[in-house]
Amino acid sequence: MAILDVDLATPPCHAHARQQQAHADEQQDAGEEEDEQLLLLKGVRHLCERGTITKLPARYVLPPSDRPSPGDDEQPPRSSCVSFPVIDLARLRVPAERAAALAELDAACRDYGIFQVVGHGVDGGGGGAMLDVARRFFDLPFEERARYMSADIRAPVRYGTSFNQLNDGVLCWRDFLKLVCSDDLAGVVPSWPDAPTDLRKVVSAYARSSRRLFKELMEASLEALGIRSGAAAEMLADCDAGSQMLMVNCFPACPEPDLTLGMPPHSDYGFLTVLLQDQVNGLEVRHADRWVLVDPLPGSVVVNIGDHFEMYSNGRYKSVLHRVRVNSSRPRISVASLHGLPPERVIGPAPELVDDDKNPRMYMDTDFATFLEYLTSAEGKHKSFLHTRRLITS
Ligand SMILES: O=C(O)CCC(=O)C(=O)O
Ligand SMILES: [Fe+2]
Repeated sequence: MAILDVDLATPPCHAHARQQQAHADEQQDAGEEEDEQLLLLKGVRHLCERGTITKLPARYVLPPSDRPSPGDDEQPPRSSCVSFPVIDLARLRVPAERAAALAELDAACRDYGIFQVVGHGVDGGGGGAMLDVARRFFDLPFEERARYMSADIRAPVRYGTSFNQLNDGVLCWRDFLKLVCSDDLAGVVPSWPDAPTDLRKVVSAYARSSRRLFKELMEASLEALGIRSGAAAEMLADCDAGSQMLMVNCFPACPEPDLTLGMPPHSDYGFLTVLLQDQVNGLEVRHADRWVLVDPLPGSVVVNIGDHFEMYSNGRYKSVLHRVRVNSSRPRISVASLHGLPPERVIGPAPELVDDDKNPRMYMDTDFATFLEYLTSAEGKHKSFLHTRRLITS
């Protein structure tokens, strides 16, 4: 049965040969069902571009227990905002203020797993331009975007939809362009979309400034964690050559936003994620056993702890569970830059942070290949990957 409100072609019925017709109808329904599923995999923007949708297609409807609590129609309710810690990079750079700023950073990573950064220079490195070019990319005709569609989660450039398209039972109201940025940016940029014409230039400038921010925050947090200088220097060299993935997300306006999510509850792979978003809020994090809307300060970028940092810090820093809700009137663009160590690097707790008495080792070692393998057979929601790595489950 067609469950979309947009038109799907339906061949005419004939009055005679009822039984044959019933059979044909069944086949047709099955065909329509298949067409519809194929259509949904072309993404939410494509779906919306085909005609006005007034009802959420069933594939996007979450079971009641997973739905966001009803928000006001335009934006999630402001009452659920918490002001997340603000880290001022300028203070980290002033020797007399560094110790106090490091203590604040350490507390933010432990208590929230997410913070806002000001004085970061990312805007100067092209945050506004990045959001603008992202919006223009999603505005391109579908055929242009579809050139980068791939079901292969390993593809370095990939246009896709939902969260983990391979395994999602319920689809998410989100399309994305994934761009893997290796340390040799010049080597990968030619494989990125060539439209809009300024995309490669703008995105590579943004990717570089986000990587600089990642390194500066890593340097500060390694100091805050008390990592020996030799080991810290090795980690920072790995950050220079580290993995970086840009997820350029588009969340179109949604006809029934309280029934679905733009992204399901998940934590990010890697050490730190630098998140840029436009004027439209939607990110919620799990804090003190409830979902809290992130309402960032103008000009700030949001940074969150990923699974690798939780493992490396032996649980001292928490990778934050987060999700994205959508709304009925305003499309939203966000750009998440996920940073980690080189893909071949094995991640495990830092020796300085493990002792047999008070801080027993909480996680086993892991690597990127194990993660990819995990994703092909699991949805990857919640903190499920991290839990497969836990040695102590209490
Ligand atoms: O859009 C957002 O605010 C968050 C995006 C996100 O969590 C991700 O891309 O992993
Ligand atoms: Fe995320």
